Amino acid sequence: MMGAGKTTIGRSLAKELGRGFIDLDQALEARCGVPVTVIFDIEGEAGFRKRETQLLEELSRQPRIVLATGGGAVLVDENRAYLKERGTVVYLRAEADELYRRLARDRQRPLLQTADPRARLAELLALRTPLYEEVAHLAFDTGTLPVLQAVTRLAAQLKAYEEKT
Ligand SMILES: Nc1ncnc2c1ncn2[C@@H]1O[C@H](COP(=O)(O)OP(=O)(O)O)[C@@H](O)[C@H]1O
Ligand SMILES: O=C(O)C1=C[C@@H](OP(=O)(O)O)[C@@H](O)[C@H](O)C1
Ligand SMILES: [Mg+2]
Repeated sequence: MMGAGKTTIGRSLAKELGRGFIDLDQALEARCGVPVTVIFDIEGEAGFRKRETQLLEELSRQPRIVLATGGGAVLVDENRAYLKERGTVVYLRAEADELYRRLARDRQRPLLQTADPRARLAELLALRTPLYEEVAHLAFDTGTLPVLQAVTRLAAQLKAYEEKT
């Protein structure tokens, strides 16, 4: 979900694992030359999702990288298939209240620029949780862990998972 720490933990995890890092939203912004907020303003969520799927299809082919998606990438069936078939998918779990604490002052998430962002987060989390669970090979609670500790633990869990499979 938005605020779970995909961008932050993903970047640090890539370093820990000695792999390249790609953040799908940042890659999309670089391609389009404008922030995600502007893509939403001009093309709406539907336009953003089309671009997101095209770029995910391309970037998820890269081997040995850590790829952080946006929280809504799971909404599109095709995206879930790319993720599940091409990589090891980690679902970073956090409660709605914690997500809200992290994002309350954020202005870069267009879906949260509403009168009641806390309710919106809870609603999106409830709708998406089954999709996150469906696509994930591993679930990881980010709850109260500081980022660096989370990364060390997650790297160990990934190693154990990959040795097992
Ligand atoms: N484990 C964590 N504990 C506390 N704050 C975090 C944690 N992970 C991320 N954050 C903070 O939450 C905000 C959103 O993180 P971000 O990595 O952008 O999430 P996402 O990419 O999943 O939307 C940032 O301000 C980040 O510093
Ligand atoms: O949850 C979503 O639908 C979205 C999450 C954002 O990324 P983060 O999950 O990195 O915030 C970004 O892709 C866009 O604002 C839509
Ligand atoms: Mg992000």
